Amino acid sequence: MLSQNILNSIIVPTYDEKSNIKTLTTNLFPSLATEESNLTELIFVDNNSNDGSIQQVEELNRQGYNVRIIIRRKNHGLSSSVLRGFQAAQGDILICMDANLQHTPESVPQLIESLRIHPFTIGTRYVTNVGIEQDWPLYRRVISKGSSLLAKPLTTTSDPMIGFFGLPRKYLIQLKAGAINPQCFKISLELMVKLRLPKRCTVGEILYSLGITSEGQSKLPGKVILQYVLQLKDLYQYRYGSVEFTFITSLITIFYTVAFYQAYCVVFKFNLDRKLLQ
Ligand SMILES: Nc1nc2c(ncn2[C@@H]2O[C@H](COP(=O)(O)OP(=O)(O)O[C@H]3O[C@H](CO)[C@@H](O)[C@H](O)[C@@H]3O)[C@@H](O)[C@H]2O)c(=O)[nH]1
Repeated sequence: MLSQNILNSIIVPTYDEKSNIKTLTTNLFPSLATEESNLTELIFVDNNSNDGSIQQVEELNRQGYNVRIIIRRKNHGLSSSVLRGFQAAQGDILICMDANLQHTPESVPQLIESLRIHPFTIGTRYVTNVGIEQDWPLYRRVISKGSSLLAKPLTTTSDPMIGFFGLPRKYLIQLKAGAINPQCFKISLELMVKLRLPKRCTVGEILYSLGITSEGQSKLPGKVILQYVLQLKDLYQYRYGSVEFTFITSLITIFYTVAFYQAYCVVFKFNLDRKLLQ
């Protein structure tokens, strides 16, 4: 069911997310006020999954949900899938979120609300010291913190790595063709740096409810570290001109500082626990 009057387009890149597609859809629409819900479309941009995702979306569509799925048979990248979804979207407000329910559908109304004030809004894991990664293993926390720190000179947001964000379409269409790299690692970071947002505006942040356990695994392969470093290099160059040496030195320094700090905390806690047990 395609409606002509669409205000919000929610883009969800997917890869083997059949069961999450159903939960996401059936939780998302009721969480919006009725009027808002009627003006919202949900677009899955799928990496040619073979798990029945297409049939699932068709079934939801038959049930009356404004959902559709775009299948990408050749170009499978995550960022390029998001851009493809933006291209197909009819709404003035564009939102991107994961299918795996880490970005809770119930937080979408808050994100839409924030976009009435801010030209760009992200969901964040870090407001008020609550971190979704608190239960992650040490190595994942070090990588997460380290990679966020590396993006700090590019954006003031607390969570530059997040895949839950929204923006009005008008800022996207102001960009020159090819300005956004469809192969970039983090599309939200790319947009925050390259969009021409009004001067002195702030990026909105909402704390999305911490993820309920998602079905499925992280699909990020190891090569993304290189992809991220290349994206940072491009963005630093875009923002500050040619600063390769400073950039690489800062990158190494920050990574080692964070790793050292985390290791120190673990050893310190271990010694403290031992003392307390004695
Ligand atoms: N179309 C498409 N979708 C993909 C692809 N790879 C993953 N996805 C979909 O993209 C979403 C994010 O999946 P992952 O990238 O595997 O999630 P993650 O590793 O857990 O990453 C999380 O943490 C990041 C913070 O570092 C977040 O930025 C990210 O949004 C996500 O929450 C999911 O809906 C997944 O199905 C792809 O190649 N193509």
